[in-house]
Amino acid sequence: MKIRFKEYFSLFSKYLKSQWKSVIVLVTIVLVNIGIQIINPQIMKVFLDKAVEGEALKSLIGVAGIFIGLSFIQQIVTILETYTCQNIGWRATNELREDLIAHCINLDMDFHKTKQPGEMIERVDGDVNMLFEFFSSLVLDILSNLILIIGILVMFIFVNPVIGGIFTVYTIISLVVIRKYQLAGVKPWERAYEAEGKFWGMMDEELTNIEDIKSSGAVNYAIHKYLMRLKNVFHIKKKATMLGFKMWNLSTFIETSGIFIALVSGLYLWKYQGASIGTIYLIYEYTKRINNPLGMIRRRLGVLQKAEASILRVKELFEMKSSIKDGDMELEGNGPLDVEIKNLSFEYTQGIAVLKELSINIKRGKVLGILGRTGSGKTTLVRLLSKLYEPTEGKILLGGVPLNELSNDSVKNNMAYVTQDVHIYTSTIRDNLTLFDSSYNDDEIMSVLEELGLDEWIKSFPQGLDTVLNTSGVGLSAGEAQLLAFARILLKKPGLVILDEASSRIDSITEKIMEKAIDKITDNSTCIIIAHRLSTVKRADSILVLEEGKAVEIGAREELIKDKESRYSKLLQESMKGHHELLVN
Ligand SMILES: Nc1ncnc2c1ncn2[C@@H]1O[C@H](COP(=O)(O)OP(=O)(O)OP(=O)(O)O)[C@@H](O)[C@H]1O
Repeated sequence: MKIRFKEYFSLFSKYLKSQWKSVIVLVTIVLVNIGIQIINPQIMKVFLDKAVEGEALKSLIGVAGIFIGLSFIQQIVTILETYTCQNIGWRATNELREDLIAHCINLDMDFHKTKQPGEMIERVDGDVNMLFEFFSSLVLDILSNLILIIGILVMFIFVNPVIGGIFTVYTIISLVVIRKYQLAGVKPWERAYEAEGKFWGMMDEELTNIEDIKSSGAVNYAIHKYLMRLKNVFHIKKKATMLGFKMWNLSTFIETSGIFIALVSGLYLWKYQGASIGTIYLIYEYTKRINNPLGMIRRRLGVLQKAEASILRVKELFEMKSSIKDGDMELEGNGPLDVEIKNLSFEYTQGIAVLKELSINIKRGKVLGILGRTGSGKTTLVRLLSKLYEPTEGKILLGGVPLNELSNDSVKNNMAYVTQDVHIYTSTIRDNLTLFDSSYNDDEIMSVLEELGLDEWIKSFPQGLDTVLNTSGVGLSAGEAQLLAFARILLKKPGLVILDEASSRIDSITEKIMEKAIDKITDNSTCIIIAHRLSTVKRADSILVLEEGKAVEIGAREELIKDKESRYSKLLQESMKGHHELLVN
């Protein structure tokens, strides 16, 4: 793939725009640095010529003083340059990281399903790290060295137009050859990063499942897979690195040829045109100084080669679009929402229907209990209701508005889904309750906790709401985590709440509090409860029984109880006989 300067420019302008003042400071510093590098050899030339002519020591010391002074200033300027570069680089890459993470989070579940966490880390962090130099110094180094080269060539022409011409041709040939090699290196590095990303993805998967791997005796298989992936990374990286070495050899050859040309031309000028020693020194010094930026450009282009691969991968990631359309309708007002599911079918894999022609209405404020065995499609239905997937057929209306026409934010703000695994953030209890929304004050939070009977629990922590969870050993039991999630809902008061009831047993005190919390939630919102115990659906107004994605029973709970042949009645009868209270899983 041919690299396009447009890509550099768009990344640059986007992430350096906010730092334009620092960029101007940096450019000024760099120009001063270039100026000193061009002027200093001239001072040395004057020094040499004066020395050869036998000038007085005082005057020589004066010239040497200027040379040393300028060299000292150059060191300070270089330090300032490094500092500013680092600052700009960090800010730009942090902004880029932030954008990438936000973009990835908003991508649909199909994307997340196919990407392992390790691979994502490599793409969001690894690739962006590669771009750090690109923002901080890479392009600037390349540009400033090009300016330096042009400056030196102009000086060469002043010294001797013929030699100036020869070195201009030499420089152009060097740059063209270097650029050609650099382009050839982009693809191999791109492949190398991709292989590395996959390798880390696999490592992440294996480490997460280490217990399963050990207990199922799959250690040898895992190690074999690990070695195979590593071998693949090795081969691909070797190829990319070898190409780098070729470039290094080539530039050494170019450098040596430059010195050779300088020495021969110096000799010629000295012998046939009576040039001074100072002038010959100047030619030699400028050749060395032209080789320095050429070498620097070569090295920087080597890094750019890697950065280009990362730029392409970052761009590719940004170009991935979610298949879930972000609608522009908003739900107005608050309070419980009507939910209509019309002829809904869904396939994760084409041809394999997981939900089949499901239709159900839940009137605002009512409670639907869903019963169904493992794999019957309960979670899938919730995912569709949460707009995480697009239905294959049929539609869902929330508050009378088709879900695909609603904005993702509106869906997020009007719905809450409590799974069995409540995610606790490494932050204060307050942040965990408000989900970092600072518009809630502590009184509101405390009154919700009181409602839930959790005020005593909070008071047991010396730091109360400021207690940091999950660090310094403070954690939560599964029951407490569920209660925390319920408190989140009572604070937010969304129009639709989906509760995936915890299937694990909880102690009777927690269960009582939980029952109370669920009652409060069902008072405030339309509710869908995925039940694992029959007792939970006692509060449901209607019941849906799912079997292999099909609604095998839908009806008002009271009606289903009356109908002794209904599945729900039968389950109740069995539970009364003490057969099972726990329904599924
Ligand atoms: N991401 C996915 N990709 C492909 N198939 C999936 C995916 N998630 C679930 N399935 C399949 O869809 C079917 C329904 O799964 P779903 O998780 O909705 O069932 P469930 O009733 O919630 O089960 P459980 O009670 O165990 O959570 C199952 O056959 C499952 O294998």
